[in-house]
Amino acid sequence: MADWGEAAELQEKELAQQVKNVTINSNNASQQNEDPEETENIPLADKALLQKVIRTGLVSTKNDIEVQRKDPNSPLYSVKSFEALHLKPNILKGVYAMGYNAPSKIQETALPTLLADPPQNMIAQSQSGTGKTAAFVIAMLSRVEPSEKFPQVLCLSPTLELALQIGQVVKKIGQFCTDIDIRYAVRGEEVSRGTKLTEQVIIGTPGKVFDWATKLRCLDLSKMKVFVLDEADIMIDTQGLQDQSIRIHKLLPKTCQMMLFSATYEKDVMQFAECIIPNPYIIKLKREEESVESIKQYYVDCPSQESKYRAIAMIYSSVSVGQAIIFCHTRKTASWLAEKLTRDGHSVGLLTGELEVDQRIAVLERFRKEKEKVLITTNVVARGIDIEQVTLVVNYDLPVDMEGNADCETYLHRIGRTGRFGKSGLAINMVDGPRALNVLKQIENHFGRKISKLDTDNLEEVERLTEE
Ligand SMILES: Nc1ncnc2c1ncn2[C@@H]1O[C@H](COP(=O)(O)OP(=O)(O)OP(=O)(O)O)[C@@H](O)[C@H]1O
Repeated sequence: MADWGEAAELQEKELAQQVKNVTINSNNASQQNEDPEETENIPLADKALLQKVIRTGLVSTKNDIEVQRKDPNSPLYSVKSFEALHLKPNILKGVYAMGYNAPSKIQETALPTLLADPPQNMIAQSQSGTGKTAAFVIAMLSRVEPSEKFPQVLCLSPTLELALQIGQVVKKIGQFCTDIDIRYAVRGEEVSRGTKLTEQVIIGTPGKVFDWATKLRCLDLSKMKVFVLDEADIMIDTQGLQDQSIRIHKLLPKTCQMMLFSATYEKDVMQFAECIIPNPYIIKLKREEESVESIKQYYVDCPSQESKYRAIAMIYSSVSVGQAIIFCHTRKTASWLAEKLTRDGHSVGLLTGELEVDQRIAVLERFRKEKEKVLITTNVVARGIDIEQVTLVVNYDLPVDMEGNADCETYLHRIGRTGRFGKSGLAINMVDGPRALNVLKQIENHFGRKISKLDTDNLEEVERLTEE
């Protein structure tokens, strides 16, 4: 093993020579020496939005809800059906129109408390996709007195785009509540001085809401019955939003029911939450851990860039069921690969950090609608976004840290499955030299699972795997 380093270096040099010689490599970025686009920072709010766009349904979890109450003697109700909540008929109709048959785990516990009289304050934390938005939308609509034409419920969201997403849920669940109106307090919405808002539901970003409430004085916060602070973890991550939220909070009446939702559980989120929400019920639903247990993992030996590309093209042709996502280390490699596959007549989507938010949404929406069966991307955008329908993950480049060692956490995020998927997945890793082989070994050791070699020239074998 003493000569391993030397041998590896020699092979690297040989590989470099081979790479120079292959024609397809004109623009291909070999990863290690290039700045990965990981240095770019995609705001959390953008990621949250992408996650919502790509989501196809509820995330189910096997974990149990954890509840903390200020008064441990006060009963905690939980329901197994929407009927048991005694919702107003028009709201129940809206819930059914959404296709919801039964409350999600977080809704089972949150809704009875949110709808109780006298109103209770709540801090609820559960991962994205577990039904938090629907829970507070049902609570907001339930508290509105439709015949009274003034703002009664206020929901703060970190960005315009996220606010619009909430508005869509309010409109859908509230579609039969024809007397309830919504007003967005977000960038681009204007009101003239002297106007008084009459809509009962206000959904906005902290800056605009504060402006409307204090400078323009068109938004009267003094009669608010419900205050929802959504995506609290993103609020505190974004400069200024936390302070603005606290200032708005101070303008609300003491009687206002306060609720705060967050997808993460960090200490700073909790501190913010507890300073905003007095005497709360705190409910937490632990994140379902990702695991490689149900994933079949393989690697393909690709001694040259040409063979690496050939393997990808082969895999592309054999994906007959489901969709695939291909991870590259840099944006440059991802773009190059997408271009080359497209030129060769394959249809692929490309998602990289350089795209504008709208463009990223468009790419993900096309993928969700299965307009393309393959999505090529980098860590930057795809990390932390669960793309449920993906059955095959290809690591065109294995994830490495700054020192070139295996980044096992990222590997797990890319290929790992949580409880919701049920079915098993398939991961194929491209190994293009001794360095990559070493990284693969580190990954094997870390997870204690062997990654078998796959022969992509044996098309039938690949086909069989993707069909299983
Ligand atoms: N009771 C339910 N039954 C079936 N589907 C549901 C139910 N509640 C919510 N959903 C659906 O599940 C998906 C996730 O729900 P929702 O957006 O409320 O989750 P969330 O926890 O608010 O996620 P995020 O943190 O990303 O905002 C949505 O498509 C939603 O329509």
